[in-house]
Amino acid sequence: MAASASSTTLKPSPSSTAVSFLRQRPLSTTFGVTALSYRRHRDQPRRFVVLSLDAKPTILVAEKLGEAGVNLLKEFANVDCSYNLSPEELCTKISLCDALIVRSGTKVSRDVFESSAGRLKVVGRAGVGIDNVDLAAATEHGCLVVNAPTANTVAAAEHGIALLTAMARNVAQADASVKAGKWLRSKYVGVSLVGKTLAVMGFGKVGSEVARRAKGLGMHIIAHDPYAPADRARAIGVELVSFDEAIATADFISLHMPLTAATAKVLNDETFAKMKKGVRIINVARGGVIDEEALVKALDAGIVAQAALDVFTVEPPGKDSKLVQHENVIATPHLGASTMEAQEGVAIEIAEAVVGALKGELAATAVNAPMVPAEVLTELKPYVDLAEKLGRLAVQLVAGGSGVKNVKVTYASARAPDDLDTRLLRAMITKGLIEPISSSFVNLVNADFTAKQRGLRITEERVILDGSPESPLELIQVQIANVESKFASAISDSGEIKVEGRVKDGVPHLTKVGSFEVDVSLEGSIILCRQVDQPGMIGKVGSILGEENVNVSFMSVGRIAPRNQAVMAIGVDEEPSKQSLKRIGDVPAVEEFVYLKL
Ligand SMILES: NC(=O)C1=CN([C@@H]2O[C@H](COP(=O)(O)OP(=O)(O)OC[C@H]3O[C@@H](n4cnc5c(N)ncnc54)[C@H](O)[C@@H]3O)[C@@H](O)[C@H]2O)C=CC1
Ligand SMILES: O=C(O)C(=O)COP(=O)(O)O
Repeated sequence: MAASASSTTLKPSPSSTAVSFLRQRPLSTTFGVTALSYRRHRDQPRRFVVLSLDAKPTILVAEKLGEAGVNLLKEFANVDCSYNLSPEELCTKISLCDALIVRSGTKVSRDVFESSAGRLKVVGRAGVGIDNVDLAAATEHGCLVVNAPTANTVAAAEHGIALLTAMARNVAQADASVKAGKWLRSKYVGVSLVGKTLAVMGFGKVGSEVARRAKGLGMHIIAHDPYAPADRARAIGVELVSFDEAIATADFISLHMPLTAATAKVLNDETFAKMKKGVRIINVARGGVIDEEALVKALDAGIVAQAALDVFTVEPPGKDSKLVQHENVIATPHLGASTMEAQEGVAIEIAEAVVGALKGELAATAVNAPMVPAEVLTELKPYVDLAEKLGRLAVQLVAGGSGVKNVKVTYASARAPDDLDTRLLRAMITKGLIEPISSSFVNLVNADFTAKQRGLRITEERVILDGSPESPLELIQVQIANVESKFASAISDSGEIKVEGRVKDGVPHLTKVGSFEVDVSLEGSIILCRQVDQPGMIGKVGSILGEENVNVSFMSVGRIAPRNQAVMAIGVDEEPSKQSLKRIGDVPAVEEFVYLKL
C-alpha cells in the first residue's frame, strides 16, 4: 500500500465540468436568431418569420438593476429591461432569451424553464437568497443559476442597525404621529442601547458586520452560531453562546441565519417563553425563521416589547396582517439590500457572473449542480452519494462552537491516481460539510470557492491498494481535526472526528465511526449510541422506535471486546420524535447517543 498526499488548490479549474455543461448547446445555434415572430394569414399555415439576425445573446433583466451592471451586459448582449412582468408575460418573453436576471421579487418557476424550450442558459440572482428560483427545474433544464453573495452584506447589516436604532427610539411611530399633527413627547420615550446585550443569531457575513457596528454603539454583543469558529468571534470581541443562553440573556435579538430546515420557525411559542420579558427583535434574514403567529402572541403578552421586521413569511404580507399592523412593530418592505451602493455592487457582480457564464467560463458563484458527463456519473454515482453523506454525518458530529477548519479526506482505491478524478467527490464532501450549516448551495462548480470563503481547508490523500481496480474506490474516510464532538466515540485514537464508508451492492454504507467498526446503509437517518455491550440492547432500542412506528432499516454493533464498550448504529426511515430519542438516551446502559439526518 502506498500513500500520496495532496492539498486542494482551491482554485477553479478551467477544465471544469461547468464549461462543458454550458457548452453542451453550441452558442451559435441559439445566438444566431435573437427575435422570432410569426404572422398568421387567414388562409396560410402558421409560419415563423425571422425579424433580425444577430450574433449577440439576449439577456432579460426582469427587475431594477444598477446601471453599471446593465452597461456591462450591453457590451456583450442585447439587453431587454422589462420590469413588473406578469408570470405569463415572463413565460412568453423567456423563449427569446439566453439569460435572465432577477432579484427577490420575480418567481422563476418551473413554467419559466419549460417555456424557454432550452434556450435559457443562465439565471442570475442579483443578491444572496435564491428561494424564488426553482433550482431543481433549472438543473433539470441544464440552466446554470448564479448569485451575488457578497455585494449586499454591508447594506443588510446597516439596515439591521437602522431598524435596531429606529425601533429603540420609536422613530417610525413618532414620525407618523407628527405628520398626523400630534406632538406626543411622553408617549414615545424610548430605550437606550448603551450597555444593553444584543444577541446576534447567525454569525456569518451579515451577522458579524452587525456585531461590529453594534459594538460601536456601546452594546454588549453575544452571538449564537453553532458553526462559527469561536476565534473569529473572539477577534471582534464577541462571545459565542448556546441558543438558550443567547435568547434568555438578550435585551435585543437580531436574526442573521439562513432559512433552513433547522432554523424554520426557530422563534416560536416555546422559545419566546424563554426570553427576557421586554426583549426586542430585529429580522433582516428571512421571514420564515419566525413563527409569525407566535410573535403576535408574544407582543400581545409583552414578552416581546417591540419587533423590527424587513422580511416576512409571505411577501408582501397581507394588508390586514396582525403582525404588520401591531403598534409595537415597525416594518420595511425587504429593503436590506436596497442601497445605491449595494445595488451597483450587486449589479456588477451579477453582470460579470452572467456574461462569464454565457461565455462558458467557470462561474464561481454558481448555485445549482451542473451536469456531469453521463458515463462518469454512472460509475461514480454511489460514491458521490457516499461522499456527500459522509460529509453531512461528519459535520453533524461536531460540537457547537468548535468551528470546522481542517478536513482530511482519504480515498483508498486500486486505480492509478490519474484514473480517478476526485473533484466531484471532494465537491460532494464539501457540499455535505457546508450545506447543513449554511445558506450556501455547493456543487462541483462552486465547492472549492465556497470552502475557501468559509476558511475550510480540505486536504486529500490517496491510498493506492493492490489488486485489480474493478470499482473506482474501496473506501472514503472523512476526518475533521481540532474540534470537539457531540458524540465522543466519533473521535478516533488520533484525536479527530472520523467517519468511513464503503459502497456495498451499489448502496453507500457507514463502516466506521471513530475507532468503532459499524455497518449501516446510508439511507434515511441514523442514530448512533454508545453503550456497555450487553444482551437485550438492540431489542430495547428497537422496541422504543417500534412503538411509534419508526422503521429500522439497519442495525449494527461495533465493539471493542465482548461486554465492553460498543457503538450501535441504527438506520431509521422516519424521524423519531424527541420523546423517543429521550427514552433511548434514558436507557441505563446508553452512555451517549446522537441522531444524524442524512
Ligand atoms: N433582507 C435582505 O435584504 C437581505 C437578507 N439576507 C439574508 O441574511 C441571512 C444571512 O446572510 P449571510 O450573512 O450572507 O449568510 P452567511 O451564510 O454568510 O451566514 C449565515 C450564518 O448562519 C449560521 N447558521 C446556520 N445555521 C444556524 C443556526 N441554526 N443557528 C444560528 N446560526 C446558524 C451559519 O453558520 C453562518 O455563519 C440570509 O438569510 C440571507 O438570505 C442577506 C442579504 C440581504
Ligand atoms: O440578497 C438577499 O438575500 C436579499 O434578501 C435581497 O433581496 P433583493 O435583491 O433586495 O430583492
